[in-house]
Amino acid sequence: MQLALKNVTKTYPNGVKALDHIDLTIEPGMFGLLGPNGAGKSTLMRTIATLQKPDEGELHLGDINILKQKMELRKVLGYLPQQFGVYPKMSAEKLLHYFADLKGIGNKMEKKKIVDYALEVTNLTDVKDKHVAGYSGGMKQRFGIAQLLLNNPKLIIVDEPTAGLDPAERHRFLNVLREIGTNNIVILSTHIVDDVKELCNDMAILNGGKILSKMNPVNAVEDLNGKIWTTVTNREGEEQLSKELNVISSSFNQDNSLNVRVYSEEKPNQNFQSVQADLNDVYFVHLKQDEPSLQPNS
Ligand SMILES: Nc1ncnc2c1ncn2[C@@H]1O[C@H](COP(=O)(O)OP(=O)(O)OP(=O)(O)O)[C@@H](O)[C@H]1O
Repeated sequence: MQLALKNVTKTYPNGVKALDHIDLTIEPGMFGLLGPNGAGKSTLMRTIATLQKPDEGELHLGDINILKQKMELRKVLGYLPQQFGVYPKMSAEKLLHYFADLKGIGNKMEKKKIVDYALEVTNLTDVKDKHVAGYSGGMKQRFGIAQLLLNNPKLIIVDEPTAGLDPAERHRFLNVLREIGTNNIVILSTHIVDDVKELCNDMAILNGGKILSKMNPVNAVEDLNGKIWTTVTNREGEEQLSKELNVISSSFNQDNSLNVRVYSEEKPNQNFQSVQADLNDVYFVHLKQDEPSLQPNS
């Protein structure tokens, strides 16, 4: 099964073009949709999840025409939105049984089986008797996944799920996604490059409503190797370098000096050293190339 988007476009009434002729094909496995704030990620996720309509375009999941067969899509969809509800003071296990009832999941045995499975995959079995309202942020996010697994979904969409999680919780959450990402299409929308690096075998970068690039993260990093250079300088030095070279990122050292990373086919000058490229470089190079000032004829 494949998710195929063709020419998907959306302009909000205030004139913001949130999706600009998106063409995208997504195969089973973990897919990372990476983009800065305001890139259009949530708009795209909500559109795929049938929660809003595009102005133009077509979306298909296998032979389901998403715009024309909303209910068919919803039967096979698991969607974890950016923000979701307040939970009652009910244990995770009871709440999952309650959701399973709402979803019309068959007999008692079947219900218990699927609830136990959802708790186990999301690593919540040990805390299944605790109130979800009292869960930490990371546990609530994992509960969100447990809840969507009750449907046995084929397409799973998680919108910025790790924002606000501490490193240990983030790690646990990503492991849960890894577990469920093997047989299904899982789309992880995020602005955190490392989430994609750790998990996804395919990804796209979205900016200003446009897909800048679709790529395999490992290959994309390999393509940049030999083209990323670094030097240490100060603020003024960095400003000067930005005028002359393609500075893609900089970070402060403890002594307040700056590590600057530059994208260049050749060594810019003697002060630079070649460094191993990483996915952050790939991301910043694409965003940088999308800046209006770097476009030809502008
Ligand atoms: N209902 C709306 N009405 C008007 N403009 C909107 C609406 N929803 C989103 N936008 C605008 O559309 C653009 C894309 O927003 P969207 O939330 O899809 O981006 P995002 O990549 O998910 O960003 P974030 O990471 O900040 O959530 C932004 O400029 C946003 O301000």
